[in-house]
Parts: sequence; structure tokens; C-alpha cells
Amino acid sequence: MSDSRRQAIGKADHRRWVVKIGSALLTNNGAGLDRDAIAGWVDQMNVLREQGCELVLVSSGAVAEGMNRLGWTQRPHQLVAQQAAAAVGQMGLVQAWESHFQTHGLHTAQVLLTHDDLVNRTRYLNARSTLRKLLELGVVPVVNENDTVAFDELRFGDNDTLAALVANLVEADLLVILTDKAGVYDSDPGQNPGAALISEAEAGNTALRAAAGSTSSSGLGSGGMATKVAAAELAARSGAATWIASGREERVLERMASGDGLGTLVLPASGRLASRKQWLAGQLQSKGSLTLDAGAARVLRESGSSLLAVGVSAVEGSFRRGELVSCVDSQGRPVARGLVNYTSDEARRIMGRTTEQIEQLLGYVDEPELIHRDNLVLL
Ligand SMILES: Nc1ncnc2c1ncn2[C@@H]1O[C@H](COP(=O)(O)OP(=O)(O)O)[C@@H](O)[C@H]1O
Ligand SMILES: N[C@@H](CCC(=O)OP(=O)(O)O)C(=O)O
Repeated sequence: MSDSRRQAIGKADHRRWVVKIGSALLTNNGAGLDRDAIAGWVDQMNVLREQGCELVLVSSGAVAEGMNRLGWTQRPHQLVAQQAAAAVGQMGLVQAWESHFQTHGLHTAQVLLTHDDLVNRTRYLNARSTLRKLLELGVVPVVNENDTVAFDELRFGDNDTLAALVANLVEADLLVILTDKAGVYDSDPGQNPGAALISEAEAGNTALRAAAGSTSSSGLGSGGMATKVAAAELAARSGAATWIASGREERVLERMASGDGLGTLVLPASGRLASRKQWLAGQLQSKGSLTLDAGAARVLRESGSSLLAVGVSAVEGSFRRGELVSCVDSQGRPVARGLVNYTSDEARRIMGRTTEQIEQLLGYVDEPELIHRDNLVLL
């Protein structure tokens, strides 16, 4: 079954998806890495890549796989034991992903993040640039929390939250959360066999939140449905839809891309563009402005291109890399707002210059564009 809304959301060409796969699914309910299932998801991700979709994979399962390798049958309570298990299991996880992606000639990259990495401004910007570069290179980043160094109060714990923040970070169109149940039910199907699947809801919907309820989980994962619904709300802030479904459904990812009716689809309440605008506008206050020449103002308005330094004729204010600036035309009329890749001092030095000249002037080129189109919202 498919409908046009799901087709539009699932469309894989020129899209960016973050796909998160939970512990229970990945490790055959703790019995050890499910290599057949992993091969199946990789085959599907390869099909999506061929359709033009950029993918970031968020893979849980390090603790569960580490426990399995160490012969532990019970999840240890002691944090340091969980951290040790994660370090052991992470080896198996990345090896499994890498070897299966390699059969399709695709490279993977291990990205381990902590809460701090996404809160500290410089590290956040570095993580964003590296992930973007990996996508540009056609590599599939395999992300997990850096469990070995993340300490108790400041860890994500569940990878649902991490996946949503990664979706914000890379400005994904869709966050896919694959779990061991068919989606979000109106009550926990583990406790209530008569529970009904919720097919679609808006992020923030109170019935959806209530259905996801507490944090009861499969036992191997953490967070249960509550963290998945909260993750959908976080992802919606940057305009991404979230699709929660069973990773055991045959060809689940390909079926999503063709608009299948499976799982639970959580949509940003105010529509993608409006959400992105609110997110960009709400994220930071404008710290300065760039005056565009007529050519740059036209290409931004007409083709939504990135802004290059060569099209900027004046720079006002004082801003750091990654801060929000306004773009105005030569008459001072607002054209766009966006997150700038250079400081105000650098921008003053490179305005009106081509990318080759920027390298000569600064001695480096952090990003070829002054504002990347992913971080630009037209007004
Ligand atoms: N309303 C609900 N709908 C579906 N599953 C629910 C619901 N409430 C709680 N759950 C539980 O959430 C579990 C999935 O969460 P979790 O174990 O954390 O998975 P993962 O490892 O995929 O992150 C399900 O196995 C189910 O027991
Ligand atoms: N970073 C942890 C994820 C912990 C976890 O339980 O996540 P999840 O299965 O997604 O709820 C790991 O790899 O074991």
C-alpha cells in the first residue's frame, strides 16, 4: 500500500536519510550480530544510494555485541563494565558494516560522538563539516555514541536521541528508526496484544507521546518507544520527517522509498520548509549581514544555490564561523538567512574573490562556499 504523501516523504533521489538501527535488531536479541540481517539492510541501502540518496547510518549494538563476545548474559549495572563491553562490541559492529558495504564497493567511516561534541560549538561545527565531507565523498558514515568515554550524566544512552541530533546536524530530509516492533502502537504491544499501530501523526502530538509512554524497552535496547517519539520531535525541528518501522520487514528501506504504508510516519507539524526556517531563525540571532551583488541575489532567489564569496560586496557586523547572518541585496532588501562558514574578518578579506583566490589570501579553504545551500533559507 502506498499513498502520495508517503511517496513524497520516502523519495530517495537527491535526498539525505539518517537510518538508525537498534540493538535488539542488530544482535538477534543479544545472540550475536545478525550478519544476514545486516547484509539485507546494506543491500537495501546500496539500492537507495544508487537512487541518489545520501545515507548516514546510526548503529547501536556495541554493548550488546560486546556482552556476547565476553560471554556475559546479563547487562552489567556498572557503567565501566558497559563501557568496556561497548569497546569490544564496537569492533564487531564496524567490521560487519564495513565488510558488507565493501561488497558493493562502498566505503564506510566510523564516527563516534559524545554529547559534548554536539554541545561545544567548535566541535559541533567540526563534526558537521566532517560528516558533510564524508557524504560528498560518497562514504557512508557509521555513527555511534563514544560509550567508552561518555560518562553517566552526560551520555545520550539511547541512540534515538543521537540519531535525531545527527539528522539536525546534517540537515537530513528523513530520519528512519528501525526497531523490533512494526512502529508506534497506541500502547506497548509487549504488554497489550490488542494494541493498534499508529500509522501517521504530527510531531508533538499528545496522543502519540502518551502512546509511547514510559521508557519500557525490549530489554537489550534502551529508551523504548518514548525516546523514538522524542527523537522524532527533535528531528522535526530542522524539518525532517521520522519513519519508525520494523527492521525485520522485508525490504523495509526500499519500501519506504516507494511510499509504502508500513510503520509510523511522524511529520514536522508546520511542514518541512516552515520548520527549517523556524529552526534556522530560532537557532541563533543574526550576527551580521552580507550584501550580495545582483548576480548572487538572482542565483540565490532563482536556483537556491550556495552563496560564494565572489558574489558578496560588503560585510557588516562581527560573527564567528557557524553563526547566523542575513543576506541582503544592493538595495538592502532581505534575500536569505544562513549559517556562515567563515568569520566576519575572513569574510571581509575574501568577499568578491574566487575560491582559488581565497586559498591564496587565507592560506586555506575551509569550505568552498561562504554559506552552503543546506544552511540557507530564502526569505
Ligand atoms: N507504544 C509502543 N509501541 C511499540 N513499542 C513500544 C511501545 N511502548 C513501549 N514499546 C517497547 O519499545 C521497544 C523498542 O524499544 P528499544 O528496545 O529501546 O528498541 P531499540 O533497540 O530498537 O532502540 C519495543 O520492543 C516495545 O517493547
Ligand atoms: N551506544 C549504545 C547504544 C545503546 C542502546 O541501547 O541503543 P538502542 O538499542 O538504540 O536503544 C551501543 O552501541 O550499545
